[in-house]
Parts: sequence; C-alpha cells; structure tokens
Amino acid sequence: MIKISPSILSADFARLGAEIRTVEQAGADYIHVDVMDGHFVPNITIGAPVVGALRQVTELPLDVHLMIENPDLYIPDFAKAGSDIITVHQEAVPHLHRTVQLIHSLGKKAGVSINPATPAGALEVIMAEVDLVLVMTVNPGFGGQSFIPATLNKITQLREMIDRTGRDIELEVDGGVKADNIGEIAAAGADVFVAGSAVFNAPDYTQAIQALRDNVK
Ligand SMILES: O=C(CO)[C@H](O)[C@H](O)COP(=O)(O)O
Ligand SMILES: [Fe+2]
Repeated sequence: MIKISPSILSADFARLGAEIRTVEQAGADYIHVDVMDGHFVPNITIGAPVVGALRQVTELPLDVHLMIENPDLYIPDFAKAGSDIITVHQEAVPHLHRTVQLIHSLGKKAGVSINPATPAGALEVIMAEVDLVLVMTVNPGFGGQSFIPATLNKITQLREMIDRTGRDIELEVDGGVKADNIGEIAAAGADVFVAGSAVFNAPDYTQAIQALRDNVK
C-alpha cells in the first residue's frame, strides 16, 4: 500500500485551512510541509507557527520537510507545534546521528533526506536509526519542477539498503511526481509519494490523488 503526501507548497496559502481539509477528504495519507530558510535552499516558506495552525485543522500526520541550516535549533519548535515526522537534510547537518536522536527524544519520527547529487551510501550508517528516508528527485527549493530520471537508480539502491535492515523504514520520494511517472518510481521501491503541483494544481484533488494511486501496480 502506497501513501500520498500532498505538498502544501502548491496550495493556496491564503486559504490554507480549507485546502488542507479538502485534500484530507480527497484521500491524502499525510500532509507534506516544506520549510525553507533561504540559506540551504534559495527560497523562504513557513515556520513552526504555521505547522501549529495546520495541527488544528487535520488529524493526518504532518510530514515536515526541513530544508534549513542548523535544524537542531528549530526542531523542538516543530515538534511542539505538532509535527509527526521531522525530516532533515543529510547535507545540512554536521552531526546527523545527534540530530536523529534529538528528533526521537521529542517523541517524533525521524526522517533523513538526500539531494539528487548525494549518493545513497551517505545514509548507510544512519539507516539503522531512521524511520523514513526522503529522496529528493528535484533540486530542493521549488514546486513544479521536473523529475530527475537519474535518481531512479538511487531509489532502487535505497530500497535494498532498507530491506537489509529488516526494519520498517518508509522510502519517500519528493519532486516532480505525476500520474505518468509514479508507476516506475514505485517499481523502483518507493512507498510514500510527495505530490505538490500534481494535486494542488489539479481542478479536482480526489481525482488527482486517485490517478496517482491508479498508476501504481
Ligand atoms: O520539497 C519540495 C521542493 O523542495 C516539494 O515537496 C516538492 O517540490 C513538491 O512539489 P512538486 O510535486 O510540485 O514537485
Ligand atoms: Fe518537500
């Protein structure tokens, strides 16, 4: 069973509460929240207060993707605001094991993400500790970009690494996921799919989420 995590980056920020309710009714499994600081990535989005506001309008797990430098400074705020999964970037963190321990100490699931140019092997040692691996399939910073096909092989490698642990680790893919490519991404081994523009730019969110599911064998 796959999971769909609509990214609110492509939602109407002026009507965020209504957008979240609509996408929840449309069959979303998670709500993906993209946090950007203008340093790790060339864009600025939202912070913990917005996560706290979203927590009031949905029961769905909040899947918080931190594209920020020094995440240890802000992880307690995101945990308190009601995040369920907190994902940091391997490239942004000097002491990844310590950061994963911090997330777990706050009672949250810990995810680690890698950029398109970072090899799968960068996660080998931390794999025993994480709950979720997030593979960026576009360069982080913006919604609506095209899937980078060279990342498919990395998804296969990470699936093998996860299976070797024998642990229940989710393999999430983020960037350029559409109904016409989700099948091959799922075949490579991913089981959680972030979809921003594919859902929020569609006229009917229920149909858009169903179209994603229908293309996975
Ligand atoms: O982390 C992200 C960008 O850095 C977003 O989650 C991602 O781009 C989703 O948007 P889309 O599905 O439109 O590609
Ligand atoms: Fe994201």
